[in-house]
Amino acid sequence: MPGEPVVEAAGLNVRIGDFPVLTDIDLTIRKGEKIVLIGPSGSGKTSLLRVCAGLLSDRSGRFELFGSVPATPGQWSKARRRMAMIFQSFNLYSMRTALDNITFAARELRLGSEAELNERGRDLLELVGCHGLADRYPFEMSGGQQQRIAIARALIGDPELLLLDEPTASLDPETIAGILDLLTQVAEGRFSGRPMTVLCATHEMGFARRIADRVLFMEKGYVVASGTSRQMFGGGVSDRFLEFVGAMAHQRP
Ligand SMILES: Nc1ncnc2c1ncn2[C@@H]1O[C@H](COP(=O)(O)OP(=O)(O)OP(=O)(O)O)[C@@H](O)[C@H]1O
Repeated sequence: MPGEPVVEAAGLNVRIGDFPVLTDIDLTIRKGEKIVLIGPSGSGKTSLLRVCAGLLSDRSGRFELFGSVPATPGQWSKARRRMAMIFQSFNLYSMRTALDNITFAARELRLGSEAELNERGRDLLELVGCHGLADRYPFEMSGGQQQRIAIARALIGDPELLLLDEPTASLDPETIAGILDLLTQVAEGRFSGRPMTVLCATHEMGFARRIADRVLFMEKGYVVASGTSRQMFGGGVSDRFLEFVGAMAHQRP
């Protein structure tokens, strides 16, 4: 049975200054669903993720998160506690250790006592395969290790919605496979006990096919095609999508 809507957009338009970054977006993401955004650079994938995180506010049309319209800063901060975002550039605090990076925001939000958060942080370090790195600073870790720490940080607040913005775009091909395996386990709910609701922008087509319930193909701020992963990759929905997927495959080793 389909879960309740976590994100609902209908006729959503978003501008940055005078520029329309998203136009007429219709999107429903239900609890436990995984939606993958695919599209060329500048098509609006990051913008759609940023709207969901409350980072772009110049919008019109219908937009609801967790069943209500977030309008005030208080409503946004409540919604943000229920979600986490993972970026391509890791965004770790350079002057904090790995464990501190994982626990810092959760401490600020008082999501648990110091001892509880440290224990959960250490458990997450193990789960993401970074045992022994608790005291390392970001500059002492590889890109892949930093992204694993960022994934642990995202999980510490037990988020209901995970926003992923090209999480492997800064990594080398060998490291990418390990991070995608980890993210697949995260999406399937291996660490949280329930399947995650996920909105993910990626150029990794194998990963997209693996996790996506539905794929949205974006161009120039519009969703130009959408369907289940099988429909989209199987052909018959959008030739332009298949052309883009083919072009991406040629770029990859
Ligand atoms: N701060 C900004 N001011 C003006 N225009 C912006 C700003 N940020 C993004 N844009 C424009 O919005 C459009 C959508 O950008 P967005 O980053 O959402 O695309 P994207 O699909 O995520 O691209 P990429 O794959 O390169 O990350 C682009 O045309 C971009 O130039």
